[in-house]
Amino acid sequence: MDQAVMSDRVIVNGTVTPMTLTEDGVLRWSGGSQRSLTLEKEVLGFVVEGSRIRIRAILEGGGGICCGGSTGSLVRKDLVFEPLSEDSQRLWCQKLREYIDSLGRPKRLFLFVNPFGGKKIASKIFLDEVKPLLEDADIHFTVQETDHQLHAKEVANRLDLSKYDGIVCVSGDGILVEVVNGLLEREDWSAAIKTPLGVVPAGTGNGMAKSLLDSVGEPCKASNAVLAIIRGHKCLLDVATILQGETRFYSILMLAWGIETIQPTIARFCLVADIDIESEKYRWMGSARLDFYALLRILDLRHYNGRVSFVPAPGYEDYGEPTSYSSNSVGEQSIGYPSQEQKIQVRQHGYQRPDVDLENLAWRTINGPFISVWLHNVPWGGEDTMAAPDAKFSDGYLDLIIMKDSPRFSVLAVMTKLNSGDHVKSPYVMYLKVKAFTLEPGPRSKDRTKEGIIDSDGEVLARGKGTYRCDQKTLMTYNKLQITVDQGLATLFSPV
Ligand SMILES: Nc1ncnc2c1ncn2[C@@H]1O[C@H](COP(=O)(O)OP(=O)(O)OP(=O)(O)O)[C@@H](O)[C@H]1O
Repeated sequence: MDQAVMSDRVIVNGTVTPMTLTEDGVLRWSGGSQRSLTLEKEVLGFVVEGSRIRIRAILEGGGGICCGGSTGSLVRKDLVFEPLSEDSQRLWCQKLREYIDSLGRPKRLFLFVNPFGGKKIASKIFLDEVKPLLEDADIHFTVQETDHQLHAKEVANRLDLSKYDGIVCVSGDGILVEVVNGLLEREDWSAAIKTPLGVVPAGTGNGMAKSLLDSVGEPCKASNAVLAIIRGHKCLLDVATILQGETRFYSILMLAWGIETIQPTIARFCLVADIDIESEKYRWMGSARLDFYALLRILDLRHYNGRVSFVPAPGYEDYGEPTSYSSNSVGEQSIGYPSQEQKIQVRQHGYQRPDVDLENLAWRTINGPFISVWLHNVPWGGEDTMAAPDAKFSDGYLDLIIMKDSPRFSVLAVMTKLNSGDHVKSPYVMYLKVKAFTLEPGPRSKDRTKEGIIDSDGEVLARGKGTYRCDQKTLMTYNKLQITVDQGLATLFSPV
């Protein structure tokens, strides 16, 4: 057993018992049977109550000493013990504090809460599940409710980051993406983007929270996410720069073009507006409407002309045909040059894009028609959609999932496997990793007057002709886009 840092007799539940804190951070005592708490994993914090010390812990599963409310698969528990003298109490407090402080946990957090995300319960989640745990962990926090679109981006862009050890989004993925974009548009972006970012699932699309928690086999629940943030472990996250002309969007989750609607979860990421509106006439069916419409859409599958080019990761060089990088593709004079309106957004400051010599890379290309083209940075696109089972947070690559022409039943079969990630095993699905990527979206192959929609991180990035709300302004146009990846540019609070 590790050496004792502190050992003394204390009173637990009215019984005098030996208690020991060992240098590996395990607190042991006996009270009938031997009990223990691992400070790093299970202890949120502690408080002095008169002659007693109350240790606030959170454990997996049930049972225990004296329970607070259950938080999903995690259960709040307190251990209350009474040292036999004031000196002993002071020493216990000192040793516990020293150990907890050595863990590098955040002490001050800035929180965004989006009251309008998802089922509009983020404020309740904050009050019921986030606030109590942060208070137990003695973390000081400042809360900002978002009151309009891009509010989180604006705040992240000017926040005094020296006051915080991290930024936490109690929201869906949308607010987290806004924060990343806000940080990268700062003058001090290279320091700002190192700020650890946390996400507590409270939106419709909780792909990042699901990806983080699922990677360690934990459920995508608010309490698990908060605990990961409190523990303060971090991991790096690749950031993709989507570039068209001089317009940029920094993506941390995914880009989707093509198939719109097969599952409501997919619909959310691709063309939610489209399916909602186009399925309106089936409203009498209730919630089955979206699935029914999705089925109809499989029977009348849309194919899009176009072309994708990419720099494959090592081991994926067999996909596509060799091509060279065309430099006029996404810059001045390009087919993707932004409108006058978009030029206003051109920035001279902030992060630009990854420093890669694209022309000297080995590009390959695949021509359409396509049913769908997805690019994913993390495995889960939403809580039910494991779009890219092999995606890694910071491998420096994006996972490319392409579906070209395939029998309708195969498309249906592929889509029903999205929950497990088994769709990538279908012979009709190409699944590879890429370092850089260009998309040249075209019209539908059967109706050239109609184009598609390009979506990134849950927001519509570009709407083509003939799509729902095609007159609405989007950040980019339905033209060529270039995507490059910066390995491990951002930092996330992670469960391990
Ligand atoms: N007060 C507000 N009113 C309207 N929109 C808002 C408000 N605050 C934030 N938003 C916008 O809500 C969007 C979605 O936010 P969030 O990340 O919480 O959820 P999501 O899962 O991505 O999407 P969904 O809205 O489908 O739940 C963001 O793009 C953000 O700009």
